[in-house]
Amino acid sequence: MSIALKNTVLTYPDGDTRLRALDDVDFAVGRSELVAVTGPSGSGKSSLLAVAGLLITPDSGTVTVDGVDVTDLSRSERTTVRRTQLGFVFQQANLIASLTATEQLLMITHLSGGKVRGQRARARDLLSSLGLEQQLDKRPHQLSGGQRQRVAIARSLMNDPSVLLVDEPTSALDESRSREIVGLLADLSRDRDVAIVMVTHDLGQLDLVDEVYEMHSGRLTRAAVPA
Ligand SMILES: Nc1ncnc2c1ncn2[C@@H]1O[C@H](COP(=O)(O)OP(=O)(O)OP(=O)(O)O)[C@@H](O)[C@H]1O
Repeated sequence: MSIALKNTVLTYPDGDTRLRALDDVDFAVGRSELVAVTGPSGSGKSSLLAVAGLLITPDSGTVTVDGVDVTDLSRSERTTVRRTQLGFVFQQANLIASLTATEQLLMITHLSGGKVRGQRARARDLLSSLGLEQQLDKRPHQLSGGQRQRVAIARSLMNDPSVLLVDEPTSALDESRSREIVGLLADLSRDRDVAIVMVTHDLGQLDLVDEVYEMHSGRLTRAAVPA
């Protein structure tokens, strides 16, 4: 499995008690799989992504990435796993206004301490493979919402992650663009052998995913994939 949580419990302080944001969660996603996590507001979906993304350490249970237990790594070791094995896509594309699409991707190389020059062709290839060959030198204000989200997805792939953690990628998009983006994620999971975890409220696109999980009060259960 590319990412797995086992018996994971995460609590937050809540007055005199503690709130169980993740209540004994078992969850595993393999290479080439796109998995959706749905559930009401406050049910624990962001907490799940934060634990899977090694941003929060759970109270108990384990997190493994590519079969290696990463639960108790030091802060700097976790940062290395995040940079080299995990990719993140957020609700908003969070692009830098002054940079072109290609430069948004090269920024990742720069931040990872890599040589930007050798990566320019890779950045352009990635953007082109996501249907952005005409937008390589455009800045965010020259792109549509769907194109901006595609740039953000391309950026998340720059370090060739084995796991992509995607938080509400379609919340700012209309129905047809939403479908394109979820379809694109399904293609990426298969073509690039990446495990994708997508938190979503967008129930209309769930027929495109491989597995659906529902979160309720911190408990995660598997649900049927709509036909
Ligand atoms: N830092 C925190 N301190 C205390 N309680 C928190 C904290 N973060 C989240 N919670 C609580 O934990 C529970 C799960 O929150 P979480 O944000 O994971 O849910 P969610 O399903 O992602 O919600 P949404 O769909 O609204 O983003 C909620 O009851 C929330 O109020």
